[in-house]
Amino acid sequence: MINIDVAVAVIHFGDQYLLGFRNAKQHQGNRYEFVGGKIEANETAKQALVREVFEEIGLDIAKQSVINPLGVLRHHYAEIEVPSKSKTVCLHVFRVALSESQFTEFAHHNEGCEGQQLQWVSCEDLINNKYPLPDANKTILQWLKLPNIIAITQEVGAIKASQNNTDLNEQSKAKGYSAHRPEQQWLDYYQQTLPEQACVYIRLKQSNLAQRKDLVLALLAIRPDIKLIIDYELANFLDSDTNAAMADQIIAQHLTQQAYLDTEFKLLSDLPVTVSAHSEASVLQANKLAQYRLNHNLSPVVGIFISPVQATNTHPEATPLGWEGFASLAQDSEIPVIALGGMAPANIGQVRYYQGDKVAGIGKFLT
Ligand SMILES: Nc1nc2c([nH]c(=O)n2[C@@H]2O[C@H](COP(=O)(O)OP(=O)(O)OP(=O)(O)O)[C@@H](O)[C@H]2O)c(=O)[nH]1
Repeated sequence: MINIDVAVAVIHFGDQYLLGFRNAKQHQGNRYEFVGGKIEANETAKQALVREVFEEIGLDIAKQSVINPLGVLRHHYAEIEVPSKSKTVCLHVFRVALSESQFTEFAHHNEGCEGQQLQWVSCEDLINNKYPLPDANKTILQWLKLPNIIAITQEVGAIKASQNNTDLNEQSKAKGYSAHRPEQQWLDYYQQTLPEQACVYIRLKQSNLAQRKDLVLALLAIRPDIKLIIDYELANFLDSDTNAAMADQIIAQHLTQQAYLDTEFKLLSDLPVTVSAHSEASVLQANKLAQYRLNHNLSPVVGIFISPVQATNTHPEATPLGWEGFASLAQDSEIPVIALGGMAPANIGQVRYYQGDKVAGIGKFLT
């Protein structure tokens, strides 16, 4: 059996992603691919990445580009006819964001150094599977599907009446909520303050399942543009009970650190998974969960919230990791890392510099 480590470069400039085309004779041939190749002995994954990109397309990403890890995934390619050719690849996947000048210089290239076809494609087409890729890449596409900016809700009781515009939404009123109920205030507040097309993690630890269900369905009804991450218990509860349009808006189920240390990975809903972690032990446990789900063909773990990066008003008791502490946990993660704690959307550049990939937060993520 063959085992190989491969460095994979998800090269992009904004919404445009670069794909190569594997020739028919190659493993997983006649499919598109991200630029990359085998990691040689005595080389780190990142060194191999820089070398492979230069060899394959002549671009020096050590200069100007921002490189951050997305994740690591192991995939077994079984060759039924010639079992000795079966191989397990371990893909070390990096996001490579080109600078504007690199993109301007490179955008017109449609052929790589080895004569392979190159093509820029939109993120939407890529994640919607318009370009056939090697089988292992389906998880990378799921990683990319999770938005880069994620808002997190506050508890119902934390939304004060004074924060609200008292103009009640007619649809919410029809649901029977009165203007004075905290649930209605919560709904009004998020109806008005969530940015358009926002991705929102509904964190409601103090509401019971029935209350969470009512709030999520009411929010989806008044904000059909948003996408939600909900807790895994609610995901199971809603699975059989949600109409298709609303189900499309729910993109992931979340497991807290405590839940995945305890539950031995039992998840009923087949939604992709996000997790939270605050320590090295939980990052390593999350990696195990991610690999377990890959091995068993279960929906993948697509993001890990690592917190608190900095001090926050919402969790004054927690000791912040600081950027270096965050980077050290992020380096251990085999799942795209979401920075949380004292963050604003504008911190995304800094997050990527410190090995994370996405950014999440509460107050500064609202309009
Ligand atoms: N470059 C690249 N390889 C990938 C991707 N996804 C994926 O599963 N792989 C696998 O990772 C391995 C990459 O090896 P490679 O490109 O260096 O080598 P190869 O098998 O194509 O040919 P070679 O042995 O002649 O170099 C292949 O088995 C390929 O199927 C991807 O997006 N990009």
